[in-house]
Amino acid sequence: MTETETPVPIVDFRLFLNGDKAEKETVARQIDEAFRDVGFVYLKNHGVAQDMVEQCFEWSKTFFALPLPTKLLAPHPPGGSHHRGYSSPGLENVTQHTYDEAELSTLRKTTPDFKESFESGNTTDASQPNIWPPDTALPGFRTFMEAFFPHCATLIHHLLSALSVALGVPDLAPTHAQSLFQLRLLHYPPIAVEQLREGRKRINAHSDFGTLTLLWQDGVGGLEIQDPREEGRWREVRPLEGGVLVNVGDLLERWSNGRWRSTVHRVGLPPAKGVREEREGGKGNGGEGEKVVGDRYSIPFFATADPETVIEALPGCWVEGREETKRFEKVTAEGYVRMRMAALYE
Ligand SMILES: O=C(O)CCC(=O)C(=O)O
Ligand SMILES: [Fe+2]
Repeated sequence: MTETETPVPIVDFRLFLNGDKAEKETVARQIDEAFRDVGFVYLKNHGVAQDMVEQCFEWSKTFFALPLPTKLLAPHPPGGSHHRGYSSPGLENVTQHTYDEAELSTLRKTTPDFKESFESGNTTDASQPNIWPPDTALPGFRTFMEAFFPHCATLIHHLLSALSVALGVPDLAPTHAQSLFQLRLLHYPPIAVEQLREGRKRINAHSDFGTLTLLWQDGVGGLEIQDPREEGRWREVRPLEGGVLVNVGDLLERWSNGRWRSTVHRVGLPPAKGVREEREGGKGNGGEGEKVVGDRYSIPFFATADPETVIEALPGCWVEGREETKRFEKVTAEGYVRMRMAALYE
């Protein structure tokens, strides 16, 4: 697939990082357009060293390859309010705006996500302290994750500055000054193609609930986004070597009064090259000769505004003086995120 065929526009961020005022404005406008149109953008030359990204994937592979009892030395606490540590397959189940307990419980049993994850956050985040495996279990893992985090946080701050330029509002980066963000390592184990064909997903359809998400992906593919113009149609988003995918979350959709879209996405069957024939005994739960989709690794980095930030239509996103043009109720960043997280875990 050539660059122009992807449903997600590709923007060269170098001109925002190093350009003059006019060049910054051009990049800001391109991101604004992408967010208005599909809610996703691919950035090239985003300023995060490729070497760091590659190392992060290596650490992720090494971590998930550990025996389960070792991974469970850093267990994700029960409930959705402390989102740190290791979640084994099936523990987290993503849903889209379902809050009823009985319904959630049924969904967890009938449509589990096929993934395991490890979450860490800012070392300064007192409300959600990090949960690391003992250093002896995986020496260097914690040090690396703590070092990678600020690289991603810096890119988030630059993106917020670009969005402020697009709207002509004061810099939004200070609203995220505490960087209470979340770095997530995700591993989708091999799975039989048949299971994904039957409608199961590696991660179910959802929108992200913070402001911005960076998504680093390996080359396997399988990410799909809902077509903004054709409800019910899914569009494949192929990985872009050296690029980072950025998407709008619900909080930013609310903040922009719907100008920027928080697009629903999911991970399913990748294009044919990610599928292989299992010869001996089928890791994907089926038998010999079944078609299996190999491992997939991705690294989302979720940003949200500082907890007390009041999220209501930004200037330029509503008709000044006409309150009725505001589409969403005022919320605090913290209030909204807590409500969404509580639905993730039993
Ligand atoms: O693995 C992916 O590519 C997507 C992950 C995702 O959407 C999420 O964790 O919110
Ligand atoms: Fe997501």
